[in-house]
Formats: sequence, structure tokens, C-alpha cells
Amino acid sequence: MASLEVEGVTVSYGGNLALDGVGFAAERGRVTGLIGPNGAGKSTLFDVVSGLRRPSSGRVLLDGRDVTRMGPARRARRGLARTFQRLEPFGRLSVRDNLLVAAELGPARRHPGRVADGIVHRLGLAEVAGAPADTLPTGVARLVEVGRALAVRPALLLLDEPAAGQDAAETRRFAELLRALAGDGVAVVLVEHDMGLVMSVCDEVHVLDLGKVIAVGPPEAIRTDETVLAAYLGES
Ligand SMILES: Nc1ncnc2c1ncn2[C@@H]1O[C@H](COP(=O)(O)OP(=O)(O)OP(=O)(O)O)[C@@H](O)[C@H]1O
Repeated sequence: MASLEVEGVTVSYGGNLALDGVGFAAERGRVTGLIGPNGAGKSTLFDVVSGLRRPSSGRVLLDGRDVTRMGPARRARRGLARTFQRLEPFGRLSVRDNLLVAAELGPARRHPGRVADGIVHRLGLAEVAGAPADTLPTGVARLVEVGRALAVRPALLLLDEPAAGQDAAETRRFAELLRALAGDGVAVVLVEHDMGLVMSVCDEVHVLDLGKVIAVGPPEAIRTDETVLAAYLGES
């Protein structure tokens, strides 16, 4: 059973159809890419999966259970965590305190310090653990955002452009982290414009364009898919 299944989801903003009967799935132990040109509907799909936006039709299932009418908090309790394109750390809190606050919401809430320290170690944040979050360079701030999502020990992790602002070395380490998370059994879903990262870490890639799925397959196939190439060329 897939960890996440999306069936026939439609969302419109006024007259603008942002998602048009979209299907999607992600499994534990895999990194699933969700790509597409600007405005394709990727963030809207994350909003639907995380419960921030109700679709006008279609269903969302987590571990086989229909959660379409559940709010974000209940979905989070079922193991869903997400990051946002726009960074919103608790600015004046230190990196470690940002992680602590998140850990206090998760299943290991009795040991938030242990969870926070584990994430500091895993993400290589020891040098900045005491620094206020709003003093960090973007690439590091993105890691803290991912760390906050990890602090709730998610089974399904939705990442919205987590590598934006990372330099090449940070992105390489981040790719290793994503593979390691999948190795731990997490279902990782990656929305990302860095195609090098997408193609190197994803097991499967889904492509959206203008609210519709135009291709699904392994990175090798997506890279040379003519419909996908045409969608990206049409963007410029
Ligand atoms: N709050 C909103 N109100 C009205 N229209 C919106 C809203 N959010 C998104 N849209 C529109 O819905 C469509 C899908 O947007 P969405 O942000 O989901 O795409 P995206 O693939 O995440 O784009 P990007 O890669 O630029 O982040 C676009 O046409 C966008 O302009």
C-alpha cells in the first residue's frame, strides 16, 4: 500500500484551474520527485495533501485511509510533515530551540532534547546550534526547516524547494540526507527546480504542467521525455 495516494484532485482559484484531476502516489523507502514549470500546481498539490486546501473533487489517502476531510493537525498526527518554499523559522530562537519546539509536537515529545540533538548531529548543524535562526545563510536555514519537519519523526515528508539557496556542496550533502531518510523508511516527496538534484536522488518522478500530470517514470525516462521537454521549453 502506498503511503500517500492522491486520486483525481481538482482545485481552482476563481476561474483558474490549478489542479485538474491529478493523481499522485508516494511510497515509504522512496524519494518521489514532483516537478513542473512555474505555476504547474506543485505547491497547490502539497497544500491539498497537507490539508491546507480542500479540493473541489478527488481524494487523499494516507496509508490507505481517506483523509480528504481531515485538517492539517490530524494529518500531522498521522505522520505527515512538510516544509514550505518560503522560510519561516522562529527567527529569534536558536537553531536548537527551533528543533526543540518542533520535537515537542511529535511522538517523542517526552525527550525533545534528545530529538533536537540527534537532528543537529544528523544535519551537521552543531556549529550553528546556538545561533539565532534568522542570522543563518539561506542554505543552512533550509536545513533547519527540514530539521523541524524531521523532529516530528514523519512517515511522509513533503519538501517544497528545500535546495533553493544551497551551494553545490550543501546540495550534495542534502542529496545524501534524502537517500538516508528513504533508507530509514520515510516516504519523501521532493518539489524542486534543481534538476541535477531531482534526477540524482529520485526513484520516480511525476511531472505536472498546467494542473495536469504529463509524465510519470524513473529519472532516466523523464529526462528525455518529449512532452516534458516541450513543457519546460514552453516556459521560456
Ligand atoms: N492563492 C492563490 N490564488 C489564486 N491563484 C493561485 C493561488 N496560488 C496559486 N495560484 C495559481 O495556481 C496555479 C498553480 O500554482 P502553484 O503555486 O501551485 O504552482 P507551482 O507549480 O508550485 O509553481 P512554482 O514552481 O512557481 O512554485 C498558478 O496558476 C498560480 O498562479
